[in-house]
Amino acid sequence: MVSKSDVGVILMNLGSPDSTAVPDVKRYLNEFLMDKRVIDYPWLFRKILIEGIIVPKRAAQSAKAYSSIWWEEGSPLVVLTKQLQKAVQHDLNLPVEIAMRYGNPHPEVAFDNLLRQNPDLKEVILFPLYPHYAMSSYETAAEYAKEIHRKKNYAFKLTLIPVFYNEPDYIHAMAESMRPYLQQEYDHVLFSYHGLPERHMRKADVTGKHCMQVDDCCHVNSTAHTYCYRHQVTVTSELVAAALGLPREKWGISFQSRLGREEWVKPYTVDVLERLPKEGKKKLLIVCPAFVSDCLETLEEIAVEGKHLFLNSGGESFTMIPCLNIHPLWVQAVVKYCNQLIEQ
Ligand SMILES: C=CC1=C(C)c2cc3[nH]c(cc4nc(cc5[nH]c(cc1n2)c(C)c5CCC(=O)O)C(CCC(=O)O)=C4C)c(C)c3C=C
Ligand SMILES: [Fe+2]
Ligand SMILES: [Fe+2]
Repeated sequence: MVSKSDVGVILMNLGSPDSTAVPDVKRYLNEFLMDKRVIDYPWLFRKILIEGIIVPKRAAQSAKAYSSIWWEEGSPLVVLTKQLQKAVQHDLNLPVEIAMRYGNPHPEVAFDNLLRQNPDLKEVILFPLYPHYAMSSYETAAEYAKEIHRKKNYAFKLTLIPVFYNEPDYIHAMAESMRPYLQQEYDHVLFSYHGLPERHMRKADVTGKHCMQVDDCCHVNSTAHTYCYRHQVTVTSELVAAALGLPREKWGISFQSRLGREEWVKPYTVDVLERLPKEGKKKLLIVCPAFVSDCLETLEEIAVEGKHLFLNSGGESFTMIPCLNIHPLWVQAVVKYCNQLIEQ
């Protein structure tokens, strides 16, 4: 049994470029999109497509978007993850570090920082900050950290916090963070999740015959759901809506941030934002539960671009509900999940 004093925690998030300068954004996008779990084509094809075509085309546009949301202290995603680290470290009373899947700080730096604080470190709890399982989010973060742990031959044990899309404390934190916004007049609540290529959904189906093959697959019991992103985001939305007492016709789900020409999971957020006002749903609350920290995809794509699209499509009011960030119930949930693993 490992004593609590010999445990350290790493909160792992996606990561951002080091700055908004185009070369930094280019480096970040290359690392991100060359990840075989994000764009899962053969290596040579990826190399030509990503480094030769997509990144050179996208870098300047991405850098501009990052510049529009950047804070004095840095990227919102990194700054907010650091704030979460401080709050969790305080309440957990253990060393807590942050690591990013792409960019900085690298997981190796986080491991070494924990070792520096406790050379007798026996266990590291790795907390990938993704509520839902996707090859391109939770899986790549977990596998990358495991690979570094293996390659560096660290003596301490590495333990992973699983996805938490249906965990009562996460659901409670989500619902309570949203509740104050429901005091205002609204017609509809939209849960907008980061999207995925449909191909990734089929690939993740361990049964090979469930996801997108069975009618209403996400509501039909299956072992495929352990790795099914769409099932998991559906469950999160249903549980949060139930906790808030939202009638079924008052809320919906959509998927944002599509990249490339492939079919992604539908409906696309952009299509829903255009459609809702035409259905008389003109006052919108929007929330993005796949991200626990605000980032480019919430602060720019939704709060700026999404708002513009909705209002120009006949919408009257658009309110973006912030991510959990350092909401006290979320900090409490993170501390509880870590303690539950330590006490096992
Ligand atoms: C094929 C491309 C992508 C897949 C699949 C994908 C899945 C995915 N991403 C997140 C979370 C985040 N993504 C963010 C930014 C971002 N995502 C992609 C591409 C894919 N993501 C790109 C190219 C970018 C960079 C920005 C841009 O150029 O548009 C972010 C924000 C990072 C930040 O610095 O703020 C997050 C967070 C999840 C959860 C996910 C799968 C479910
Ligand atoms: Fe993404
Ligand atoms: Fe499904």
